[in-house]
Amino acid sequence: MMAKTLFDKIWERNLVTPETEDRPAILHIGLHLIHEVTSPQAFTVLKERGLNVRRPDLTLGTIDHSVPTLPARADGRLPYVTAQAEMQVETLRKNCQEQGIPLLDLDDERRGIVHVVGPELGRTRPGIVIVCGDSHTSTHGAFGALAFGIGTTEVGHVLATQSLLQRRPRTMRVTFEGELPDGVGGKDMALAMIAKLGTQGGTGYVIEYQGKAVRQLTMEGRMTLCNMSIEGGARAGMVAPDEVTWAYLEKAAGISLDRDEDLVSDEGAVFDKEIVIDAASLTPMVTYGTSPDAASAANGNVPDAEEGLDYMGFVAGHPLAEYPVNKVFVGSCTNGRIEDMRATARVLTGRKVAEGVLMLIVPGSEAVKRQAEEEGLDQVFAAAGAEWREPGCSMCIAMNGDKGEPGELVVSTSNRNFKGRQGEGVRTVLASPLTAAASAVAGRIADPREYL
Ligand SMILES: CC(C)[C@H](C(=O)O)[C@@H](O)C(=O)O
Ligand code: SF4
Repeated sequence: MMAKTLFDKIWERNLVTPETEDRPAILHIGLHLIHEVTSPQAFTVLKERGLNVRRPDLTLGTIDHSVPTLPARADGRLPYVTAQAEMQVETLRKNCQEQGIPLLDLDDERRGIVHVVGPELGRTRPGIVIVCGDSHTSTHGAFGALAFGIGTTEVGHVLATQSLLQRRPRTMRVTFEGELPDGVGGKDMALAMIAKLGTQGGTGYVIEYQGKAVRQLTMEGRMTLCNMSIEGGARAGMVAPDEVTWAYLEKAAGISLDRDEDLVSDEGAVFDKEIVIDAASLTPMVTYGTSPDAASAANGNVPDAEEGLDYMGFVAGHPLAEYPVNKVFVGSCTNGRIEDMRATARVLTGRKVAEGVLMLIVPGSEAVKRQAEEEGLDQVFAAAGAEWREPGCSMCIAMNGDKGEPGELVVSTSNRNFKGRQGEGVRTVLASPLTAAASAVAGRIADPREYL
């Protein structure tokens, strides 16, 4: 029998109808996540057609993008940044009620960013296909699922049929060889890979991550890596499940699970493209430009680049550590998990955020918030002078009130550094939580290894 990749196996398991020349394959969707930004129109179309949601039990809604991270005002109302933001939340609530879809509402202690809560609730499972009207759905691939973002029209299709038309993508293996040094993690691996691949290098591919350094990562680290796969253009990223995966899910779901030993790429399986990265030689990474592939060592100089340096106000050849920081953001579906909060606290313990720097630390979910507070991390953050907020997408995307001001330099643990992503004229430097925290303390872009 031909050796198969993990991707091949998941594709075959979930195939309803194979593709032909003139029709894509039809895949069964094991979990459909929805949030307030990309679902309203899909529900409207459904209603117009007189259709109902086919499998509300395989659909899960949460509220994350538009919700403010500041607490309610004295009148009990949340300080929504626009009426539209509030309307999106109300619309999702109404749609979920009408269709019997479980919703993690604002008063739900399980609520959070869509890609944080799926795994936390044990709903993300190996071997299934997971979709959401959101590009960073690739995060869930960390559990050995095939997980990818879909458009609003497709959200409608999935709501109505619990299946999706899809052309078979190509496969790529990215192997991280060797052991990761201390101070270097999933975010640095992702940035280093995208720097090598380019923002289009992964286009049309599903990436499987292999190698010792990947196995070393916790589920949080694997999620960070898979999360950013799409910033390299890939359709999805995945890691074959191992004991770390099953143990995480058993704890999350509160049940024992059968280890599905077949969910690995067979020995000798052939990938359409191969990349090898030496993990042992990686250093903490930051971006210096306006796309995620413009990344280099935090302790190095600004590289020569055709694009982005003007906007960033960076000069080629100058040390990155020369540039003062205005704001620091720790959070998002890339780095808003408990391990990220612990990494931030590791640097901030006994230290202060530099004067004039505003540091926002935003848990990715209510569960992350609770856990961090149980561990006293919020106290560490407060003592350092950082702000500890309510869960949400926050400053990853400037649509909920959290943003930078024109010209400000923001070191951010999120995944996108496009012009204006964090507010008009804001200059974003993507980094790991360790690097973000070190930069907050230094008041400049900093290498976290000096703070460990
Ligand atoms: C709002 C949503 C469509 C968008 C995405 O798909 O990624 C957002 O989550 C983002 O990160 O830009
Ligand atoms: S945290 Fe950022 S990247 Fe993640 S879903 Fe929210 S807006 Fe998108």
